[in-house]
Amino acid sequence: MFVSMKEILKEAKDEHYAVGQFNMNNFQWVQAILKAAEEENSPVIIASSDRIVDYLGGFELIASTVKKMVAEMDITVPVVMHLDHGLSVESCKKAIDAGYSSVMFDGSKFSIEKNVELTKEVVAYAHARGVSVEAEVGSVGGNEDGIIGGVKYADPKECVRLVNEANIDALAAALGSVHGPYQGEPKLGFTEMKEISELTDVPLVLHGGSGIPENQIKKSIELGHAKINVNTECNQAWANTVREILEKDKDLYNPQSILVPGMDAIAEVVKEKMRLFGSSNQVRVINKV
Ligand SMILES: O=C(O)C[C@@H](O)[C@H](O)C(=O)COP(=O)(O)O
Ligand SMILES: [Zn+2]
Repeated sequence: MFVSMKEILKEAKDEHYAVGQFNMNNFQWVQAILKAAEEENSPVIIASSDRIVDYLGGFELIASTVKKMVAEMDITVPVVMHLDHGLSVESCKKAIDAGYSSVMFDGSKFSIEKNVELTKEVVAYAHARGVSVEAEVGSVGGNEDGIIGGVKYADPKECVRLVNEANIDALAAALGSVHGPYQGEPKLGFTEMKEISELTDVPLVLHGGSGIPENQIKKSIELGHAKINVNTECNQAWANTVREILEKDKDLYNPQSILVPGMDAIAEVVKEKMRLFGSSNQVRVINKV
């Protein structure tokens, strides 16, 4: 039912487009993302970030509910159920056992030796079950109180080690992108990106995909990015829409009147990103039967 990332990212890289990963923040996000993917005829990656898995109800509930939604909504495009920023080997194994078709092990806080060792353990477990694995080198920064911190560029040699020794399916190489809103214009490291792309043969993953100008997104895809993660822009669209509705009518309390426009706002962002990433209309009829 869910597909692994391996095949769809290989095709995306070969055909020079990227597949969007959109993070779920509750099941209405999933409904909006699936609807957008079907309308755009685009493969899609639904992700739950490990840090909010408990808030979402746990691995089993997430995997089984998303699977049911795909069936109920008659979704025909390929859907990957992915664990984003898996915090431990244990989390990755739990997600796989629950039915996720892809996991990210985020060992970027460890030394490269430890990162390789733990990623290998995840890969052995995942590949034996047909599940794809993404891993990270360097560290994607974050925006806290308007200050961007924690950015650490990926070392090309470490990228090669992780790809070759751990046999991963996708590489998140931190190259100046940040999670959350940017302060000013993002400046991605295209020189390093080209070098890493040439040294490794795996699809690259761009974290912190919100707020990056179109030309930098297109250049990142040209240089080997086949997966782009978006969370903040969907959340901002949802929050702005809901806020506006509530401010306009202080007596409104009917949840449907408040939440449906919020879902529509998420779906619009997802569709825009799919067109920008070039994944719209990439699902061939042959894949659908
Ligand atoms: O916020 C999360 O937990 C998910 C993100 O880290 C996701 O992996 C991502 O990279 C999205 O970045 P954003 O669009 O800048 O929120
Ligand atoms: Zn991320």
